[in-house]
Amino acid sequence: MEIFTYMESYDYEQLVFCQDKNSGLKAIIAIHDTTLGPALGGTRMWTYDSEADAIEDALRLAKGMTYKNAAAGLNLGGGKTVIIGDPKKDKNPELFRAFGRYIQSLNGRYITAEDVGTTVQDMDLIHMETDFVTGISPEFGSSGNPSPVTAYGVYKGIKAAAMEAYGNDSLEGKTVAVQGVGNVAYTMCEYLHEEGAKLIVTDINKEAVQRAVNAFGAEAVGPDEIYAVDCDIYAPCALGATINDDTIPQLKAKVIAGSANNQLKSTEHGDIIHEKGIVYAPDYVINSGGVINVADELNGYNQHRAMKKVETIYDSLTRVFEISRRDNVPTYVAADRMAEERIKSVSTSRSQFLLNGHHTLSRR
Ligand SMILES: NC(=O)C1=CN([C@@H]2O[C@H](COP(=O)(O)OP(=O)(O)OC[C@H]3O[C@@H](n4cnc5c(N)ncnc54)[C@H](O)[C@@H]3O)[C@@H](O)[C@H]2O)C=CC1
Ligand SMILES: CC(C)CC(=O)C(=O)O
Repeated sequence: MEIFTYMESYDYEQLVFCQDKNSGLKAIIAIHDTTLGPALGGTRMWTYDSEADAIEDALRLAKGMTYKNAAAGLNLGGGKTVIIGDPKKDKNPELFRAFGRYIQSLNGRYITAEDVGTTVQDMDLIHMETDFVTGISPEFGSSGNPSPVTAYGVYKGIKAAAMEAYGNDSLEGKTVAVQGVGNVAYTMCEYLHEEGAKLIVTDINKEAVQRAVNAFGAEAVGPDEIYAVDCDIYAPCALGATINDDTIPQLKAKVIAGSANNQLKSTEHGDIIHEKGIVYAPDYVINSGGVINVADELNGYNQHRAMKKVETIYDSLTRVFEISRRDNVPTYVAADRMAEERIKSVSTSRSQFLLNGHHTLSRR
């Protein structure tokens, strides 16, 4: 991969490589855009097949955070970290503390939180070295694990998508196929089950599947079978790129709405599902509950205020569907327009009133 060519193509600001031999830390912090404010995005720990895959994942996820934060109305830019390693085997306190020192060295340009493979305990270790971390233990006045709040937002978003597809947002009697029943999806399933939805689940982790079968009477299918099951809603809640050339022809669902980041393998797949009449809830709009929740910490965390804001995901998606219908564009394009308009309006006013990030009067 030509890194600068890639960075230039989507105008990334910064890519930081962090290495610490003692702890085994190998991390990549990608900062996409800080027009709206400091870059906020989680830290993913994953076993990548190659360093190039890890870099690409960090870059793609960071750009997603710029759009997510902008669409959610947050005054925050987009960034993300990937730590190369197996979260079950390669974690140690020194690794997260070393990583915390790297975050501190960025002096607030990047603020982190949880993502796949990292936990509140990991954030607490990072917090020993820096304040630029959210999603730490509630004892510190923090919001804790963002996953249940992300789940609530995704549930609200599924209802908005059902309204668009079926003219009614009740999920009673609807069948939802859930790919990956991890932290977010398990709580999401609780909401869906409570409303009377029927669940079909899969996961590469057999215990996670069994937990959902026991708790919700969910039907279990194999990881490759989930795409073709008879259902109303497909909820991708594992990793990205599951909407692709192989899976689209198999899908029977009229709605795609789930928590995973970067669900479309490429934009072309967003065009294909649009042409097929599938209602797609753009990933970064529907899964913004977690970041809305952790961002609230920056103002002194208030759970009621955060949850009220998370509920607006329903309205944001309704707006995306309206733009999509009005302009006859796929929903991923409509969401991008919404986010880009916000970034553009702020960048224009910034260039008028600020010099090097400071109000001009501060030079007196
Ligand atoms: N945790 C949060 O607050 C947020 C999470 N997300 C995204 O939502 C997704 C899920 O996040 P979490 O629930 O936190 O992660 P998690 O790691 O707890 O859950 C993911 C689940 O997917 C399963 N999985 C992985 N590959 C699979 C495959 N090929 N087929 C079936 N199952 C598979 C894993 O075994 C795991 O149980 C990720 O894409 C994440 O980036 C997005 C916004 C916020
Ligand atoms: C705090 C996290 C949930 C933010 C993030 O990385 C994401 O939304 O993907």
